[in-house]
Amino acid sequence: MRKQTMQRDWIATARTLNEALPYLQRYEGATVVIKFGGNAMGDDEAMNSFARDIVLMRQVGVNPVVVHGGGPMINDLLKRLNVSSEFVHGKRVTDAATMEVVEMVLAGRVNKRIVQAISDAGGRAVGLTGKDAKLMVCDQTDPDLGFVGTPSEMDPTVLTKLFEAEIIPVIAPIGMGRNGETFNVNGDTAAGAVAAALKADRLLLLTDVEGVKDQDGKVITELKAHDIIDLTTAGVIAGGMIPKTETALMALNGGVRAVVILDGRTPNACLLELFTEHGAGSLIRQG
Ligand SMILES: Nc1ncnc2c1ncn2[C@@H]1O[C@H](COP(=O)(O)OP(=O)(O)O)[C@@H](O)[C@H]1O
Ligand SMILES: CC(=O)N[C@@H](CCC(=O)OP(=O)(O)O)C(=O)O
Repeated sequence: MRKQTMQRDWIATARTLNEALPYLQRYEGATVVIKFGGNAMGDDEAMNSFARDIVLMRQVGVNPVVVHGGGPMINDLLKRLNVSSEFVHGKRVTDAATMEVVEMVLAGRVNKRIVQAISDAGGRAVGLTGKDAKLMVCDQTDPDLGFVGTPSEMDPTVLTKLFEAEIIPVIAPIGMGRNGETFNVNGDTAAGAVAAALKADRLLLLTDVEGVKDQDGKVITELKAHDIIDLTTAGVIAGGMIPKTETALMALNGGVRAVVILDGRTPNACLLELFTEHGAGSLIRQG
């Protein structure tokens, strides 16, 4: 009985591998940037499942780069410190005291939790911020937002060195100012800038919905850049989806081959997207 079950499992695994093989070959040596947002991180199981996907990508020869968020974790610590915080157009108004907390949470607790999860899953990861090796130099986005930055000069040299050593970079969205400032960068924006600097093959934006939905709430599996503009003008793309689709357009213009917006809560979301025919979520291409 047990032998039969094992045999069936083995056959199923072999079939899966056989189906995945052309995709594994297609992505060998490819660069894939993955934005892992604070809401997608959820509990330890979600974190560990994400880490296993990333390690598997590395094992089959992909160069994965993780850019993370951590908005809910920043909110938690600000609340414990009795500091109030507000968002304007999806960006946190960041004064000097808030910036200190943002840097502590993102570069410290959140970044190291991901590095540890990747290590526990059998991989090797190095945690960075935009300050490390001048990866992401920023200018102020808008004086009314305080220390919120827009990436303006990227130097991805340190990332390519890590690829050569088969180490997975894990990047916190903290930017370096030109005059000693520290900038808080929206996680989606940072991921788009990193993907464009690397001319990545894929940018995966993990979120808490299955993808970009149409006016009837149905997921649109393939979109061109002009569809995004039409859907935004019509008000179908709204709220938190706006910075994501804006990032997608910016990344495509910056030389990224395709962007996918997908549900980070689905087990093995990244692997399903890369290594199956149907993929997952909404695929956005230039055009
Ligand atoms: N057309 C759309 N398709 C899908 N989601 C949309 C759309 N328009 C607005 N949204 C909203 O965008 C949200 C995703 O953005 P956000 O909450 O900022 O994600 P995250 O926390 O993962 O960065 C969805 O939960 C949904 O409420
Ligand atoms: C400028 C700005 O708003 N920065 C974000 C950075 C973290 C982030 O983007 O986290 P999620 O991806 O989890 O939302 C913030 O302070 O919350």
